[in-house]
Amino acid sequence: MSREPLLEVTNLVKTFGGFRALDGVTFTLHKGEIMGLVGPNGSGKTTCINVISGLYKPDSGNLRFLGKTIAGQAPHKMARLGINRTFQVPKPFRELTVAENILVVHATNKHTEIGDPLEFVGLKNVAHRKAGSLTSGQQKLLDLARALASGPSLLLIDELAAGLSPSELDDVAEKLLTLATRGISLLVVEHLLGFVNQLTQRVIVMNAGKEIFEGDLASAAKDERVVEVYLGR
Ligand SMILES: Nc1ncnc2c1ncn2[C@@H]1O[C@H](COP(=O)(O)OP(=O)(O)OP(=O)(O)O)[C@@H](O)[C@H]1O
Repeated sequence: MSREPLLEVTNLVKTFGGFRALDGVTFTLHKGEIMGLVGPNGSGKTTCINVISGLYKPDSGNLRFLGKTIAGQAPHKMARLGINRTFQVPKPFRELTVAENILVVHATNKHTEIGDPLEFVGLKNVAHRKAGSLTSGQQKLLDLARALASGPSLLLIDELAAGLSPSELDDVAEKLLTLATRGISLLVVEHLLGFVNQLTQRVIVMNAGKEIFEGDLASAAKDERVVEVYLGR
């Protein structure tokens, strides 16, 4: 893995009303790296992805991608730059087929380095089916394929594991590891720490909009502040 920075997040703040959902978040993600973003409910993980993907504009702070300032750009511009994301609850075009759901993205974006995204996620055999008829696990894979179809160099993954069976989980973990070996960096928001552990050792732990730990998972599990926010001790 190269240590070249891909995404530099500096002192990111996002408020809703007076509430600071992100309260000065700073971290760097390197090219080809998988980093976990973990923390209790409401700690700001999805908001972080929402700001990086352009869904929300930050109140302050900076986002640099490949050395260029990108904070505040719209999602389609972020996708064009090479940043795409999955959603906690995927919302495919239910009346379109699986293949059409991908074409919608391909029509507006560039080609992918990973080949056919449906093939990659294992949905080629249901390409002709309506997206609304897929299981929730398959819809998550379709969402991943949709994000991959834009040819991202940074993929923000929001709770992909929830609702997947243990064998689907292993399969997805393997696919995400493959993406990293092909140079796609991943920021993985996840509650399931076993899944994070399969992907990476490096995690950021958030609580109340702030990072409270950065390092490997084993050390996180022994960190006093981390233990306190997870177990309320
Ligand atoms: N659009 C919004 N409007 C108002 N408050 C919001 C909005 N989005 C997030 N929040 C608030 O910001 C805080 C952080 O939410 P966020 O979804 O980022 O947390 P999270 O760590 O992803 O939680 P979870 O693990 O439950 O998904 C929460 O208190 C949430 O209610």
